[in-house]
Amino acid sequence: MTEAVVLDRLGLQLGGRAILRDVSLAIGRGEFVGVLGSNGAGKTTLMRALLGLVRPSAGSIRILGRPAERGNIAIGYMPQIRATLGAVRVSGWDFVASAARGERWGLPLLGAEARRQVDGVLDMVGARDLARRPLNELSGGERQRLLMAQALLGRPEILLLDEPLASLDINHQHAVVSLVKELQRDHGLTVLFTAHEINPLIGVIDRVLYLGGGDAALGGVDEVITGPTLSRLYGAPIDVVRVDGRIFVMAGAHSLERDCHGHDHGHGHDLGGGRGHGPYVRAQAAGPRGEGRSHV
Ligand SMILES: Nc1ncnc2c1ncn2[C@@H]1O[C@H](COP(=O)(O)OP(=O)(O)OP(=O)(O)O)[C@@H](O)[C@H]1O
Repeated sequence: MTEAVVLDRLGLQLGGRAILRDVSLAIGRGEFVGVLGSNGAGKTTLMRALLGLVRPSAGSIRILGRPAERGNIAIGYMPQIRATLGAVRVSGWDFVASAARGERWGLPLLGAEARRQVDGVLDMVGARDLARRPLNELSGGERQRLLMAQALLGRPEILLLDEPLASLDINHQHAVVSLVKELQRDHGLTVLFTAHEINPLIGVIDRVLYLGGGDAALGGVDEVITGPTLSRLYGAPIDVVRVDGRIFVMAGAHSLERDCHGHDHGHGHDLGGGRGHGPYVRAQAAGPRGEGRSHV
């Protein structure tokens, strides 16, 4: 079996509102997929559904050939970083180790084998030295490494990383992307990596999964990040501009991905990409089993 994740006519709803409708796609084992889409498009909801935390309202999700279910040890999850993490005074080691016992930030007493596992994942992300320092003294990028180490405990086959680049400067972004690429290559991990901008991921990801308007498009960057595909997903005219190898997704004069960046700042341009209150045009009708809708 070569597929890590298979969605078959998947529908997801939250509070009675459709987040995804009739999405069918397959992600191969060992693939590195960048997951993009405007604020509220459903990136986090999809990850939570893969974890078995949001049940499909229609269709199905298979993870490594089995239905998605809670507590799947084949998946490592790194949720969006929380501002409160900066106030946590425990050492990086204790923070990572706390997940080994399913605790939040307790001070677990671990056996020798569990301690070896914690050291092992810290080595995987090159953070053994960092881990001696208290979490509240670390930079955002350094904390991301430790969160990544936590997600790797138990040696998952699939890594779900929710906005690991949020609030990082360009150098730290580059370091995080390189680290994930190394982990994917060296350990054969399947990676789903959400981001608000494609540029840090160009040349690193195998394919991009773009969510919008309840629909999804999966394919190579040049296939998916195009005016016609994104206009369909956003339900509004979108231009894609390429400058010096960088890609800018524009709605009129605004760069969508840039302006959407901080959902904490509340100035994103919401073109109805899943939030349900922007006027948007539904994608054209699907084939009988939804083929051709979620792939481009
Ligand atoms: N419990 C809930 N009930 C109803 N709607 C919800 C609930 N939780 C989230 N939503 C809505 O579901 C939509 C999808 O949210 P989600 O967090 O998956 O989007 P996202 O693509 O990850 O966005 P962002 O880029 O802002 O993190 C949003 O419109 C959000 O407001």
